[in-house]
Order: sequence, then structure tokens, then C-alpha cells
Amino acid sequence: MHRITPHQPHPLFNTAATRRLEKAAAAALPPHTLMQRAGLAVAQLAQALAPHARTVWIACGPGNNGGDGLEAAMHLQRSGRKVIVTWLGQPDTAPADARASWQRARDAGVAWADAAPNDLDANDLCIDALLGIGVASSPHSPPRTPDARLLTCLQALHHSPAPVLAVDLPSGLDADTGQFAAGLTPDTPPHLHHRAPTPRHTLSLLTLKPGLFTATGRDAAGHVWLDDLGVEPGHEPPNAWLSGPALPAPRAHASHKGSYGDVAVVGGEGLAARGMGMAGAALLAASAALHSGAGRVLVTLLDDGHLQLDPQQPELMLRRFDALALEQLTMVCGCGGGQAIAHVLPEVISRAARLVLDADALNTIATQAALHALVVARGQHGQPTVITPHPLEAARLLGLTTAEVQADRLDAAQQLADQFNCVAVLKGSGTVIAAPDRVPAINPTGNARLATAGTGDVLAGMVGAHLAAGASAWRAASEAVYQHGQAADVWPAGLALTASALARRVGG
Ligand SMILES: NC(=O)C1=CN([C@@H]2O[C@H](COP(=O)(O)OP(=O)(O)OC[C@H]3O[C@@H](n4cnc5c(N)ncnc54)[C@H](O)[C@@H]3O)[C@@H](O)[C@H]2O)[C@H](O)CC1
Ligand SMILES: [K+]
Repeated sequence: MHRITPHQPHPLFNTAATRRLEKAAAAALPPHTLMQRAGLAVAQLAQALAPHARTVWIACGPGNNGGDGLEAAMHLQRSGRKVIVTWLGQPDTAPADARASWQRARDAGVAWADAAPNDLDANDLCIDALLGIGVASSPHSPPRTPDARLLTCLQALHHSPAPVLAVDLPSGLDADTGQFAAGLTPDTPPHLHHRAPTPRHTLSLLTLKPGLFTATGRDAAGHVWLDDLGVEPGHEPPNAWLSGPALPAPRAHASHKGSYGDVAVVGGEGLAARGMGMAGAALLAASAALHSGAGRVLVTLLDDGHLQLDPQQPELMLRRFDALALEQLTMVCGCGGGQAIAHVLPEVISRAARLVLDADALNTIATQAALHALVVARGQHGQPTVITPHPLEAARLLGLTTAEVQADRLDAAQQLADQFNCVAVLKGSGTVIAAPDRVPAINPTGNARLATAGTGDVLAGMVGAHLAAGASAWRAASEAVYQHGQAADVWPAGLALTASALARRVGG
């Protein structure tokens, strides 16, 4: 068993793949072995996380996830803890493994209760074994009406003042998408909004599931642990990867500014056009490119030439669009581009050597099929392209709603990559990176401090710098996303995270 950190990549397996592995492993082992291993692992982690817990309340659902909880209850009771179990199953209808573990918990003498004890506090521990990968959350099947006792137990876990250890998954979370099943989404009553969150841990069993790392999964899961139950994935291919850090790319002493490429940022509609000055977005992207190691950074502002120099960043070279040698440049296009970006997009997409498309470039492409076709053609000509939409921009590109994109972020990112024939970065909690013909990746770094204006422009500039230095579109995207999130993760406490400060720190 080990804790999952962003320091190395990890393969991720969805529900179907996990079920196949479970079936093959169960067939090769004596009956009940997997659940016995799972329950023991849960009990060991519970002891390690809360060695002095006064009471351990274990909420067990009707299926095998509940069985894991019952098995853990038996171990914790035997090791002298005060264990209270709420079981929502019945001996005559429970799956065979869960029934066997119920019998073992009974024989060990655990206490049974209909609901959560009402005196739980921070010195206790809750174990969430209500639902695991058996949660039915298909958008195509009608939502189930969950049993009232299940809902009461779920609420007690969501609002628990005691730390919570979830078995396999936070109950109700879909392992494949990181979204809660209909009717099972946690709600936070207003009086709890300002309470410090209680520690949350999830012990994933057998495999790591993608839903733990994207959409609402990251917040719900808290610290993620894995116990593989002694089962190797064998020939089962992963459905996604959790990214690890970039391999170091040392700079040769005999290098010069030309060795790391020229990035040109095009964007920043002027104040005169529609009364909205957006030059800042382009300057942020340019600053990020500079601090991420680009040899030279050129900036073309779509502001009719009002700005001739950025005195804060004199390294940036301002250029008129017609003075750019597009075929030799890595272009970052769209940051703060407004409507003005539409005039330059056809040329940029057709001619740029390497290209990052962000923000208003994407909004414009979403409305013009001819531009979409030009992006697809880049891939056919071997010209690297990365698109960096947030969920609303992704929804526009795919003709979906934002909710539909968020309902299955891995699938949405894959659709973007396939339809636009490029590397797609779907931003948000657990940013997804996808490309045609390869397994997508979920980024493990970053936090809510990045939810501030301009951080997306910074990311686009960073991707541009990595592309200009010679990385493939896939590497440029995944390494930039990782470092962008990591910069936020190590951000000094008490220092405001602003996009311009982030841009200056991204190079380490
Ligand atoms: N994967 C493994 O190798 C191992 C898994 N173990 C554990 O078993 C669960 C999966 O068990 P399963 O019985 O298939 O499903 P669950 O217990 O997660 O849930 C089934 C249970 O829940 C009810 N239900 C489903 N969806 C809903 C809903 N939307 N609303 C209300 N109720 C719902 C359903 O009717 C069933 O009663 C896995 O996660 C592991 O924890 C093994 O123990 C070890 C090996
Ligand atoms: K659970």
C-alpha cells in the first residue's frame, strides 16, 4: 500500500478494466481472498491514519464495497478499537463475499447501529464503505432513487467532523468520470461553508481509477492511497495515465538564445476596438514564455500599435503582425484576442511552424468551419498544434454544454484531440491532456489558487516555450501543465497568487 504523489506517473484503469482484473484475479485465488486483503488494507490504513481514534464508525453499503468495510470492522474490533457498524445489506441478499465478512464482523463482536453515532468529533474516524465501483451512474439510464438510509449515511459522511477514509472511492463518485451519480452529489449546508474541511483519504483497491483525479473527484477523494491487493495489471492496458514530472533537459553550455526558439504571442485586442483593453492577457503569456526559457519572445498586440514597449518587461520585442516570419515561429495565439483575432487567424493557422491556440482563437474557430479545417490540416502536414480550452471553450468547440463536457472530461478531451487532429488540453481540476491515437493523461498538480484571471494565459505561454525548445506537442503540453500546477502547489503561504507573479515563477 502506498500514498499517491505527483512525483511519478501512474496507470489508471476504469470500471470495466478493473472488473476484468478482479475477475481474473478472483479465479486464480481461493474464495474471499480479495475481500480479505481489501479489508485488511483498509484496517491497516485506518490504524495508521488515526491511531488514537476513540470511535471508528464504519458505514457499509449493500454490495461488496460494504463487504470490504465489514472485513475491516472485524480487524479493527480485534485490535481493540471501539467499532460501530451501520450495514445497509441483508444476510440473505448480500453477495457471498460480503455475507462472509458480515459473519466475521459479527463473530468478532462489533457494535451495530442504524445510523451514524451523533457524538462523532475530530478524535473519531469514519470509514466510508457505502458504494464503490458498483455505483450506477450512466447518463443514459434513469437516475435511481437512492434508499433513504443510504442518503442519511452519505450526508453523515459528507458533514462529518471526524476524518473520513473512503474505501475504493468516495461513495457515489463515478470511477470513470469523477462526477457523482445523480442524487448522490454532496451538498454543503450554509452553516458548514466556513468550517475547515475535515481530512479525507481514499484507499483505492486493486487499481487507481481516473475519476479520483479529475472533475469533482480530486476534492472528494482527498489524499489517495493504492493497495493493489497483490494483483498485477498483467496485459490489461491502462485507460489513462496520471502524469509525472518532466524529465530534466539540461542545457548545453554551448547554447545561445537561438537554441531555445522564438515564441511569438499574438493577441490583446486594444481598448479602442470595443472598449475592452485586453493587452494584459497577451503580455502575461509572453512573460510566461520568457520565464519558461524561450530564447526570444515577440509580441504582436492587436491594439493598432499603441504599445511600443512594455517597460516592466523590456525583453519582450513588440512587432507588427506583418513583420512576423510565421513559418519560423512558435506562435501563441488568442490570449485576450477578442474579435480582432479573427483577422489574423487564417494566416496564423496555415503558416505558423508550431502553434498554441487559446481563448478567443478557440472561440473564433468554434464558429468557423473553415478555420476548423485549417487546424485539422496542420496535423496532416506534421505541424504541431496544442489547443488549451477551459470547459466553456471546449463546449463551444464540441457543440456541447459545459455540463456535458464536465460529465466526462476524459472523453471530451479525446473528442477535441480527434476532431481537431492535435493535442488538446482540457483545463480545470485534473487537467486532461489528449492526442489522437494515444491514451490520455490527467495532470496531478495544481490547486484552487489557480482560479484567478490570467493563469490560463500563463499556461499558453509556457506551452509555447516548451514547443519552441523542441519538445513534441504532447510533451510540451503535459510538461507545461505539470509545472504550471506545481508552481501553484509550492506557492508561499501568505503571498497572493496573481497571474503575473505566477508567470515570473514558472521557470522554477
Ligand atoms: N475491484 C476489486 O477487485 C475488488 C472490489 N471489491 C470491492 O467491491 C466493490 C464493488 O462491489 P459491487 O458489489 O460490485 O458494488 P458496490 O458495493 O460498489 O455497489 C453496489 C450496490 O450499490 C447499489 N447502488 C449502485 N448504484 C447506486 C445508486 N446510484 N444509488 C443507490 N444505490 C446504488 C447497488 O444496488 C448495489 O446494492 C469495489 O468498489 C471494492 O470496494 C472487493 O471487495 C475487493 C476486490
Ligand atoms: K466507498
